[in-house]
Amino acid sequence: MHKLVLIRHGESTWNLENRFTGWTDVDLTPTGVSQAMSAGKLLKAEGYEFDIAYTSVLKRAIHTLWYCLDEMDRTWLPVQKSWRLNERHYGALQGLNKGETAKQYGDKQVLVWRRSYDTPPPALEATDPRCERSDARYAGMNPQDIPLTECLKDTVARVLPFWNDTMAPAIRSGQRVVVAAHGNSIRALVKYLDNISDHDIVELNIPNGIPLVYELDDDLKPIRHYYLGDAEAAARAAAAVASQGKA
Ligand SMILES: O=C(O)[C@@H](CO)OP(=O)(O)O
Repeated sequence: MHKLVLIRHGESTWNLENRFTGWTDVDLTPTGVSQAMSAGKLLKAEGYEFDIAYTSVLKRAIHTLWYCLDEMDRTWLPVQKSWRLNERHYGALQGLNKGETAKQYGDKQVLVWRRSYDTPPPALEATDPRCERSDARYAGMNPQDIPLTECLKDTVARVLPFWNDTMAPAIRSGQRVVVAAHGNSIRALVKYLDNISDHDIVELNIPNGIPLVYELDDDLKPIRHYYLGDAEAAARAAAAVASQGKA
């Protein structure tokens, strides 16, 4: 049996301001830092050990991993960063307030933009100053592959090669893996692992900074999954994420 630990980053400044974030590189708030430290304390108390860590190229996830590993005295662990673990690109919504957007377009439309499987938010123009195509961290990529918006289906399509080529082989070889990523890149992975339908994935929300443990069999099929710590607190935190897009 293998154990895979997934952690959504701690609260970010734009989570606090309730803004659509996507690929915008905002940092953790003091609450986010303490959530990341609590995740590390919990993992340490429960005896978790890791051989490798994966994260995105966005600082809210990178810093979550740092604080978490620091609590475990494991900052020396190898860390691999990939844009494929980035948050789902939020297109032209990046920077807008979620509640105000719901007031303008309605809760139903915002739910479609936030949680539907195959309807992307309106795209950014490539000339928009918010567009990431000239960002140095993506210099190695074909600019056309840098999204201008993404639905969850698009996110699944770019997360899966990282799972298949990097994470799954590491887990199969016996490495103990921790991932610090984002609400929707984790939803993409969970959709694939648990084979959740396009319809049911709408209901899935991932809380900040709480380790989500997947127990996997030898074929990497999930046996069960659970949040570490207080399950009811995790459920309440997930419900709070769901309501962020309401007017
Ligand atoms: O804004 C975002 O990028 C994500 C995660 O914070 O938000 P949502 O939960 O609305 O998909």
